[in-house]
Amino acid sequence: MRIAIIGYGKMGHAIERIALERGHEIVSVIDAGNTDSFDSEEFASAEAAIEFTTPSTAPANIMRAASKGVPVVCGSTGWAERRAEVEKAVLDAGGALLASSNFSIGVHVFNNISRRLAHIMGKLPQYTPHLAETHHIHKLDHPSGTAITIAEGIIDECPRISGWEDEGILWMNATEQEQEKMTADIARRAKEIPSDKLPVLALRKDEVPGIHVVSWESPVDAITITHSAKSRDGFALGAVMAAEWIASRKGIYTIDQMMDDIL
Ligand SMILES: NC(=O)C1=CN([C@@H]2O[C@H](COP(=O)(O)OP(=O)(O)OC[C@H]3O[C@@H](n4cnc5c(N)ncnc54)[C@H](OP(=O)(O)O)[C@@H]3O)[C@@H](O)[C@H]2O)C=CC1
Ligand SMILES: O=C(O)C1=N[C@H](C(=O)O)C[C@H](O)C1
Repeated sequence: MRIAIIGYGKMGHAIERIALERGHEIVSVIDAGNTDSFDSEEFASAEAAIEFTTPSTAPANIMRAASKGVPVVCGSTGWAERRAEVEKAVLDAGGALLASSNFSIGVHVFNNISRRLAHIMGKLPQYTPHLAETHHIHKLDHPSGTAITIAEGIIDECPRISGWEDEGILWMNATEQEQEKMTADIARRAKEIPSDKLPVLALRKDEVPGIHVVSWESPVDAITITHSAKSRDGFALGAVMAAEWIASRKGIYTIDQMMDDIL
């Protein structure tokens, strides 16, 4: 299959390697310095484009690719507020889009377990939920797109949780003194979060690929589930599989539709 890569950073490189391993051809690679390549014949020849760039650049990239008739898989996070506008533009162009905050099969499984757990907890008010995500220090957005998706699943399934709130960000490579101040700010903020809201904490450390922890705590115990990515390969493999899946389709799709179809 002919694939175009939009965003040649950490994910773009992992996607290129895995796409080649699966026998695909990379016909175009677009990075910040060569966005005029959207107008090339090579880009238009792609059967799907895989977009992993930044929160601020993803919407225009998706719309530009769709206007060239290329179906898009987008993994960029942090642009949820522009989703309706982007989806309308893709549909108007007769294109296809599958955007997801996380393409890993393991996270899909984790999110299903988290939803089931939240459903049970709807009947057990003594349990209080908490969500924490840890990522590398280069990440631009917080909380992670995956954390927001997991939070939305918990809110859907547990009627006594009406929303999520940002508990703050803890930079674990900061000095001990700075960390003490951040921890105190987070503890103060945590006290202000009402009991019908899910607190979501972001931690930033070294080169961590991505860890998500959901916990439900009662006065007598705690139930904790964790997804920990060992590398970016799980995200990249899922994105390439999504490109294979969307190439022959038109319209807007979710990761759940794709996973339900292939698993
Ligand atoms: N859905 C999922 O499964 C996953 C999602 N992500 C998300 O993917 C995104 C990218 O992550 P990652 O690869 O780690 O980030 P990187 O910073 O490593 O890579 C982003 C790349 O995009 C390039 N870029 C910036 N602007 C444009 C533009 N207008 N057009 C084309 N390319 C551009 C950057 O170029 P330059 O450096 O020159 O500016 C850089 O090479 C993030 O939003 C992250 O949250 C990450 C992992 C998994
Ligand atoms: O920026 C990252 O690295 C990641 N971003 C995604 C997110 O925001 O959820 C997915 C993954 O956790 C890695």
